[in-house]
Amino acid sequence: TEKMHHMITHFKAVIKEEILDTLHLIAAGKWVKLEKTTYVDPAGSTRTWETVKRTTRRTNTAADGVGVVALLKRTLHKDCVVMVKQFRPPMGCCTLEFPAGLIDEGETAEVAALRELKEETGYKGEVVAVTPVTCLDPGLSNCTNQIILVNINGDDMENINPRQQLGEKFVEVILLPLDEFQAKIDELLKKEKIVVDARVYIFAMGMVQAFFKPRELPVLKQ
Ligand SMILES: Nc1nc(=O)[nH]c2c1ncn2[C@H]1C[C@H](O)[C@@H](COP(=O)(O)OP(=O)(O)O)O1
Repeated sequence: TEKMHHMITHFKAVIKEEILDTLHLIAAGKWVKLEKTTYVDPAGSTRTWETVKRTTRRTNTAADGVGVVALLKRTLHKDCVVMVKQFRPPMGCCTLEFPAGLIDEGETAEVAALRELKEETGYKGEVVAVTPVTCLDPGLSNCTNQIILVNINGDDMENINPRQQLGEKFVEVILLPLDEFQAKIDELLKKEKIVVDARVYIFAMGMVQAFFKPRELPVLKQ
C-alpha cells in the first residue's frame, strides 16, 4: 500500500490534453461538451475517461461558477439562510440550492457572488469568506466552484423589500432559520418532490454538529 500511495501522489495524470482535446471531442453543444480524456494510471497503463466540460470556462477566472451561502441577519429575527428553489431541466424537477451562477468574463468570484445573490434573491450582501476552488462532480466533469460566505444586513433599507432581477430565470426564494436548517430542509423534502443540493445538505449536517455537539470531548468508543 505504501508503493500504491507513492504512485498515487506522483500521478502524472492527463497526457497532452490540449492536443487530445480536439482529436477526442465526442460531442459539443453551446454550453457543454463531451470529451475523451487520455491519462496514465498509477500502474503505467494509458486509459481514457469520458469527461463533461463547460464551453463557457474563462481563461482568467479560477472557477466556473460560484455558490453563495448567504446569512440574512435582522433585528428580532432568527438568522436565516437564503435559499433558492428552481426547476432544473437535467434533474427534471425542482432543486433546493444556495444561490449560484457562472462567473462572467473579468469578474472575481466575490463580485460574481454578490451579483448572483442580487439577481436571484434581490438581497445586497457583504463577503465574509471565500473557499478555494472546489470540484463538484469530478468523476463526471471538470466543473469547479468557489463558495462565498456572505452576510446580509436585513435591517438595511435596501434589504427590506428585496426585488429579484431574474431576466428569463424563474427562482423562488426560501428563507430557512440557521438553527433549524436541517429539520426545515427535511420538512420541505417530505412535502414536495424536490431534490436538495449536496453542498446544502452537508452544510446543514455541519450546522447540527456545530449547534448541538460543539467541542464534543473524545470518549472511549464502545
Ligand atoms: N448546461 C446548460 N444548458 C443550457 O441549455 N443552458 C445553460 C447551461 N448552463 C448554463 N446555462 C445557461 C442558463 C443561463 O441563461 C446562463 C447563466 O446561468 P447562471 O445563472 O450563471 O447559472 P445557473 O444559475 O447555475 O443556471 O447559462
